Amino acid sequence: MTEGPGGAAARRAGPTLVEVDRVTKRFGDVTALDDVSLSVGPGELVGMLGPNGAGKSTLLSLVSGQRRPDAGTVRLGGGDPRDAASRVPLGLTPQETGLPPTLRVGEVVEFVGRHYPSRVPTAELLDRFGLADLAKRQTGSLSGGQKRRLAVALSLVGRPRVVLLDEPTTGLDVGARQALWAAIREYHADGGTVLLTSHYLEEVQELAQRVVVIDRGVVRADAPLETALAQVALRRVLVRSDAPLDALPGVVRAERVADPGTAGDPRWELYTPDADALVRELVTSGTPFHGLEIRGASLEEAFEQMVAHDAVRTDERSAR
Ligand SMILES: Nc1ncnc2c1ncn2[C@@H]1O[C@H](COP(=O)(O)OP(=O)(O)OP(=O)(O)O)[C@@H](O)[C@H]1O
Repeated sequence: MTEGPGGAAARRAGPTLVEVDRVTKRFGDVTALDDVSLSVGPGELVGMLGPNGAGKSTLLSLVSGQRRPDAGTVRLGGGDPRDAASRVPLGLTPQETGLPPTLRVGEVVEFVGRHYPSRVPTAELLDRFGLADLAKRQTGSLSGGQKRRLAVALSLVGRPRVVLLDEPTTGLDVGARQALWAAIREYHADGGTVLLTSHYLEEVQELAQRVVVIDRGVVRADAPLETALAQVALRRVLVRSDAPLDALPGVVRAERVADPGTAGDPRWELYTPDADALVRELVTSGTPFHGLEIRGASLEEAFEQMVAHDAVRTDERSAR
């Protein structure tokens, strides 16, 4: 993806921590990732969205060295993530974590923590994740939400420079989710780098500074959160006309949708913050048009559109 002067490269303060370059990964006939590129720099908090089966977990498994790409390269802190040494600064919470059921919560944290050269003390970590009261409980007796909180806590025990969180708050109630968000924010505020996936749009909106949308193995969008949200705040005006509607005042983006096989005027999708003003402009300017429709774009809708077709594409260019 092309990055402009105000783009991701400018946002990043240093060398990239995660570098995925033109990566393809297949499982038999399934192309899970198709020529995907993504860079994450130090201190970024990136939220990855996409429907089931989009390729998000596969991407994380390549970054964490669990899988090898069929084509392209993956770098973690400049090294090959399949080398154990490259993974020392990495924390990971996979979608599913198997915790040894007879070990106590505190013991699991101790056990994992001792693998790292520098670690967060067990009591401090448990406190940060609201697990202090459960330190002596066997993990097999924890609720699903408590296990999830422990799984995310374990990703941070080794003071990682970068942490990959695959759907960190799935199955958590509102209170537990907010507590986890607070812990992620705290880690990030201390300089940590986060790449997380989620099916909760509000989670990405709460946490992320940058949004990446993946669908069917392809990156459909990669934009600062404000850009994605600005798009969401826009209204979509659909209209047929052979006039150049992209020049109308108030139109921030226009797609002239090719309608092969359909005779008549081309269809326009016009994006504007004020649909009423745009319709008034259409009428008073005497522009010939027909088939007018106005659609609001909720956050859900905006991301559905992004994954539905390439035409609605948020990238660094639309931020300018
Ligand atoms: N080990 C595997 N063997 C075969 N196919 C796989 C394997 N792992 C993933 N896939 C396929 O690759 C595609 C991408 O899967 P992936 O788990 O990366 O999606 P995802 O975006 O994480 O989905 P979800 O949101 O449901 O977790 C899917 O079609 C999936 O079935």
